[in-house]
Amino acid sequence: MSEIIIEATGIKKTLGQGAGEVKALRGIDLTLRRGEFTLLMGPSGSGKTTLLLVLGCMLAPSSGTLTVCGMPTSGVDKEGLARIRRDHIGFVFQSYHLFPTLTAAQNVQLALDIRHERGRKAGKRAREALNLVGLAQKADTLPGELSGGEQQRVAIARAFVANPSVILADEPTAALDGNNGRSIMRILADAAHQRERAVLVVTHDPRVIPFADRIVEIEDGLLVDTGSGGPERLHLPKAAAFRP
Ligand SMILES: Nc1ncnc2c1ncn2[C@@H]1O[C@H](COP(=O)(O)OP(=O)(O)OP(=O)(O)O)[C@@H](O)[C@H]1O
Repeated sequence: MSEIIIEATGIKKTLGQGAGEVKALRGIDLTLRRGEFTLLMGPSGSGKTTLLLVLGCMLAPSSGTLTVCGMPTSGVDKEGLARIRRDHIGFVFQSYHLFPTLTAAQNVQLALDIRHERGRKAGKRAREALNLVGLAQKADTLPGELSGGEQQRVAIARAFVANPSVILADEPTAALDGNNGRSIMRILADAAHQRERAVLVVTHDPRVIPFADRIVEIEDGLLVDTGSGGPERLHLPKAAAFRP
């Protein structure tokens, strides 16, 4: 079995207060391993985004334990959690969160800037990351001049550039058409299979199922299936069937 990157045990999370209180997560056990591409699926409001934010150390669980790359996160202060995120986790969101006045390369380089990596070497790494997502030729283009799929690829290059052990993506294909959605999923699947990251993608999109090694299903804050099988469990072909 490959190395465990994230281990979550008994995770509960209550959101809101008083009459508006919601038990968003009600006891989640989940392990993410190096080289594995996992989909997290479930109905609207089932707790997918909340779980992704807890796994990414953006939201503290109400109870339960979380370990990232062997480091327990309980009791770690805000700066310590920010360091864990910076050193180990790359995020991709549905809306790309790019700075409109910075070029694609400058947007990617920002992720190195917060790690105090600057200058020519950082510029070179940013361009290499853009090359990985097939956007080398758009490095000097502003986000407003890129298509949605290209902007998402810039966001993925930014998530990749510092070499995190885990990529957490929330609905990365929701705003994209079929071809763009498939190309984003292929890039994320390759990050797991060729570059040995643990990759977790939250999605409603059945088009992405063929790319997964494992499908984890959540309902009402509890995992109903921790995903012993991939697409074949749903009688679907694996991603290879979509490759040219
Ligand atoms: N800040 C908040 N305060 C109170 N309740 C919240 C808050 N954020 C989310 N919730 C509730 O927590 C539950 C889980 O929300 P979450 O966003 O994790 O679900 P989701 O599965 O990602 O949904 P979707 O697929 O619609 O994005 C929902 O019932 C939601 O209404």
